[in-house]
Amino acid sequence: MAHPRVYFSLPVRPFLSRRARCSRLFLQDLQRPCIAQNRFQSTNAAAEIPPPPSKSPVAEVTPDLSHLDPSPEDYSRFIFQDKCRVKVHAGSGGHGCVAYLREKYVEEGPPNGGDGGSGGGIYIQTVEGLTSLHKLARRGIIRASRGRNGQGKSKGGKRGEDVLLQVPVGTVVREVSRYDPVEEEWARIKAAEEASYLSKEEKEVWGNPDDPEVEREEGFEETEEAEFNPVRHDRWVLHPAAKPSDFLMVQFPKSYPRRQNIAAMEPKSPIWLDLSKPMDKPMLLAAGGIGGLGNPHFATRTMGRPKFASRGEGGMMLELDFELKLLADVGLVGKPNAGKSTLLRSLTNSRTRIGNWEFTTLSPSIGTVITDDMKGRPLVESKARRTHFTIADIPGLVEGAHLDRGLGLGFLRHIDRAGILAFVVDLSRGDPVQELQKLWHELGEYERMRDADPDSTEEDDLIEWNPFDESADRQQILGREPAPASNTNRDGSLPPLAMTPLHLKPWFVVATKADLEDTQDQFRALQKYLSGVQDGSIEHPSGHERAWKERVCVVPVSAKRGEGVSRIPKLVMELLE
Ligand SMILES: Nc1nc2c(ncn2[C@@H]2O[C@H](COP(=O)(O)OP(=O)(O)OP(=O)(O)O)[C@@H](O)[C@H]2O)c(=O)[nH]1
Ligand SMILES: [Mg+2]
Repeated sequence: MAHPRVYFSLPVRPFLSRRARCSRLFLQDLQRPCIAQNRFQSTNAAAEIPPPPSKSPVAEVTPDLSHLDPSPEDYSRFIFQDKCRVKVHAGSGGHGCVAYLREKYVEEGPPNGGDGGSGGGIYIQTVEGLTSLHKLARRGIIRASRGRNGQGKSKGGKRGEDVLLQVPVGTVVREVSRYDPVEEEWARIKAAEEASYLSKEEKEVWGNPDDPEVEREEGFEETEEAEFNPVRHDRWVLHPAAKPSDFLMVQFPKSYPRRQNIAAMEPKSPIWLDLSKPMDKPMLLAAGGIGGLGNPHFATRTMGRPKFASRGEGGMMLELDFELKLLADVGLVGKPNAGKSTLLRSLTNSRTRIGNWEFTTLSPSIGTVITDDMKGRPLVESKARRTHFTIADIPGLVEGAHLDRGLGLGFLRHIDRAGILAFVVDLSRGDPVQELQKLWHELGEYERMRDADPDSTEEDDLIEWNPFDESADRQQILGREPAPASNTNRDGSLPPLAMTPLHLKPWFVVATKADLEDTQDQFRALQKYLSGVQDGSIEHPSGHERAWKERVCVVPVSAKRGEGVSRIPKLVMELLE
């Protein structure tokens, strides 16, 4: 027989009952079950607005609790991805135009070709409400559009469309590789200048260039190479009526690669962004290539009607690695079948799978608890001023999970990414204190293994010095900066992200299945243990002396009946402060 109420002997502080009249969220006080309509708003919230609370006693309301004890087939899959690698291409610039003014009595008018439009840029913005990177991962390669070519009558080309990447708050973006055509072109020009500078120096040092012997041995070929100036078809456009051979006839001026002014706002290379806050405006990742110049830009006193215009610059390509550092504000940590998914269902609109067997949940699902009434009025008072928080239901943790048992290390990684840990212990199955200690033990072992990762040994810190490295000398000669340090390891992989140690995270315990018989004593034992941990008379279950234990508490709930769960939002909001 089920227990009539969740531990009536516990101090019940009706923190929400004052607002119960206007609350869509917590209509009933703690002694009453959560009812389906009063859970949290979904996207079609308007359709779900419950009828205004009648003046009749709440006891008349018959809550629909079927969603808390659904059949194993009644669930919807939560598509989740916490990591992805994407290639982004900024748009190339449009080409300049070769055109001339033509009027009735002006046959050979001045040049009036328009400039090409700049290519579209790639922007990024964090958006609240997003919880997964799967939409981004699905796109694989993302391209901003190209700028349009300039036209006659001095008409400039249209700009390319920008692309906005929307990512969840708590995403870390790291650059794996980049291809920047402008940078490449500069490198080519500098290499050519360096070659001519060195050959000039060599000639000065090794003798008279008029010496026929020197010329015969090496000079002839080198002079040929230095003077040969190939036509850069990829940098110029001719009039549409021109023949390819005209490329050889035209005297092109020196052309240097250019960038758009907004490129100054790009993050420094290599990109490493920790987007831990919601952003009110997008941030530029890669500016599009600048458009080419129309033929009026090349008019000189000797060449009034230039027959060429410049091509637009190519857009930058970035290979980026996205990783969710903050998966959710709260992570549910517990053994399989402890009731984590049922708890998530009772707190949010989640339709995660529930079944009376172990490992029902195979990948995390995230639910959002909305803590305002959608009019800016908070339903849960807190200093954090948050309107919502997220909860992650993570697959169950078995003994030896750190040795890749059960569902392995993959989901321990997810626990690492929760801001607050909520340990879910089943009061009906053995000693909850031992269960809690085992869960902490697993987390501790995992952390020890992770921190002893061979990737992070001092080997990486060693600086290799090669006294015969000529390239370093050359860079010094040209006054160039050495190549920037890369994000990647030597094998091309990215290093793991640094996380907050688990024992420093705030945590609390949710004791589930409190509606079952003979669970009260287990609960009292757990409560006693935790008050001992808090006042320091009992060692922290993580074994760390400086572990977080400021407000360790246990919340008894019957998630299946929706009882006691409404204390959790208030508790979480306090911990989020
Ligand atoms: N009586 C009672 N049963 C519960 C309660 N919470 C969950 N259960 C039952 O416990 C079983 C397991 O619940 P789940 O929510 O799937 O457990 P889980 O922790 O998500 O399990 P895994 O996904 O396998 O890790 C289901 O049959 C639930 O109906 C509760 O508060 N009271
Ligand atoms: Mg589950």
